[in-house]
Amino acid sequence: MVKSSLRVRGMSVRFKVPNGSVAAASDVSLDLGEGEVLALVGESGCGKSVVASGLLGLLPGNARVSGAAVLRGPEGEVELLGASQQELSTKVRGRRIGLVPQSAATHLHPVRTIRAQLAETISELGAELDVARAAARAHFPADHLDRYPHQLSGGLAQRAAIALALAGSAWLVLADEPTTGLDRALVHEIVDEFRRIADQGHAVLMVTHDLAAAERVADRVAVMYAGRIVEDSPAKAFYGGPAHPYARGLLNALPEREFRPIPGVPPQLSELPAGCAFQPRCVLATDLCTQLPEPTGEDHIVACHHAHA
Ligand SMILES: Nc1ncnc2c1ncn2[C@@H]1O[C@H](COP(=O)(O)OP(=O)(O)OP(=O)(O)O)[C@@H](O)[C@H]1O
Ligand code: NI
Repeated sequence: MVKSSLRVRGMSVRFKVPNGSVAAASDVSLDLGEGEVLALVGESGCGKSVVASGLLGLLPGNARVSGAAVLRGPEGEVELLGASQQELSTKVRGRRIGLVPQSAATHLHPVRTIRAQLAETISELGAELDVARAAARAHFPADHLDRYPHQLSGGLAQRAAIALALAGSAWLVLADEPTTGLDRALVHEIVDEFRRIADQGHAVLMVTHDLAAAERVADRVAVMYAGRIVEDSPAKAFYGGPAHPYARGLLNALPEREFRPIPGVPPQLSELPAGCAFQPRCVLATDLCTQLPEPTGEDHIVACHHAHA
């Protein structure tokens, strides 16, 4: 049996705008295998959602995507970035990659019951499972299936969205900020659900601001800054002490750590400096940093001239 995997290499996204272009993602490389949860973290606007949407072919018309993202599995191999909308909609979205959208509750249909929405998605995908099983996959309680979204708690609405994302038995789950606005207990409940799904052999790419939630669930953490992955490491290594000064800054900004924000703001993606984009905010910066640092390492990848060994 072919193992499932996602291998993203050199993915870049440029948005054409009236006065030039926005470098929303640059040379992004990521790997996901069976059983893995990867957390993609970084400050607002760094390009996390653009990467996730780009993998699904859901970017607006002014986006230019380059690079490769190969999804492998028993169903065959598909290069997502070059695939046609037709192929993505008939073979990939919902079937091989399920999307759990940000603020799931607002993506549920407001005047249809969860049962009706699951039934419709299952029939659209031609999936061979019944509503009860689809609900059970996301631990959505069967006795709530006839409720409308507004009758559900935030946690159950999120579970309904996860059930919809999994209805087509997608191997890869893309979750964009799945826990934003939920209280701690619910955050734990939802990320534990992702853990459980991954443990069944699926893979989860979770875009998040919530480093504490990511610590609970992620096997790996990829840190993005100004459109680039600056560090990609096993979660243990990241939380034990990241190598990249930006990643260290992110972690130290947490209330339960030093509660010290990184001074300064990220650069405009329409006018990125040459070299390391973090350089203007970095205490370790030297002349060397005017040259772009190459990502180096195998299992623990860092792009910094002054990375901690
Ligand atoms: N259609 C578009 N045209 C031009 N620029 C865009 C477009 N969509 C997104 N961008 C820019 O791309 C950059 C990356 O956006 P993205 O939404 O991926 O950030 P993010 O890391 O997900 O942030 P957040 O954590 O706030 O969700 C932003 O600077 C944004 O302004
Ligand atoms: Ni986002």
